[in-house]
Amino acid sequence: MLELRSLTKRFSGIPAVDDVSFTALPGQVTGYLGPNGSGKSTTVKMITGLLEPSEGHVLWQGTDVRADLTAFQAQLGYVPEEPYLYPHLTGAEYLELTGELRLIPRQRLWLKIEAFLREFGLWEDRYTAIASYSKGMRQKILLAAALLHDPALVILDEPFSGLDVHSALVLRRLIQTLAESGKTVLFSSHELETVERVCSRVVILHKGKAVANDSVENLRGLMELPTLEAIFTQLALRQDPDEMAQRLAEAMRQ
Ligand SMILES: Nc1ncnc2c1ncn2[C@@H]1O[C@H](COP(=O)(O)OP(=O)(O)OP(=O)(O)O)[C@@H](O)[C@H]1O
Repeated sequence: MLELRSLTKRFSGIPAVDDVSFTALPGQVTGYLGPNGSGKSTTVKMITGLLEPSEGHVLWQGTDVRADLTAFQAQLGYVPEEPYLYPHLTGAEYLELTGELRLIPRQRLWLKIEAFLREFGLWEDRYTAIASYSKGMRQKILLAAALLHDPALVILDEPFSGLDVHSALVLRRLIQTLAESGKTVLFSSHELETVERVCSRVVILHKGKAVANDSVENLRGLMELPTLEAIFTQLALRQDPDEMAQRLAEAMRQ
């Protein structure tokens, strides 16, 4: 179980994440949503240990992750929003390096690497440098690298970035399968239709604060709104997209 307790991050005194608390349970996909700049990636970076919280705590299985960050990170699979890959390595080399850092025995590692590369359709490109991979191919390497060590906690920050329709469908099923196998999955995305399909619960951020933390079904009932998109628009955007589009079109013509 992953637990955030009053997590806060301030940059130059300005809160980017403001007193956020929620729990992500094993066997469930928890959606973490919010408009651009609402604090999603900052939260994820604090969970993964890349950023130190200004206040508050992240607990994994009841223990503060900062007590032993290395042990926590060994159980974590993280797909970051920004694809930081070593472009001079081939796809296979990158996964080999990741697996070695994760201390996966060599023979098992290569079985895994081959399986991931084949399933993701990258086997033919395994000796090609990542520098010449497309955006979607890079995203698949990031996904493979995050899952190679069979982590108990999977954090996905915009994991569909660059994926084609078929790969996105596979990933959607994979996210559900990971939760069904008992993993804790935290899923941050702007793709509300997918979030609505795969998430048991959603946390919605607005300007760094959690404005909802419930199942989509309960939110639909409570807010008397038909879709997650409508709920999100009311809670987090608070502006009519049609009117905004109209104003932008007018700005073009000025
Ligand atoms: N290193 C930093 N220094 C200063 N401000 C930062 C830093 N990182 C993030 N911020 C600010 O914190 C706020 C939240 O940013 P964050 O990247 O967490 O948003 P997000 O919800 O992930 O957005 P997006 O959907 O666009 O990826 C923004 O106002 C951003 O400018």
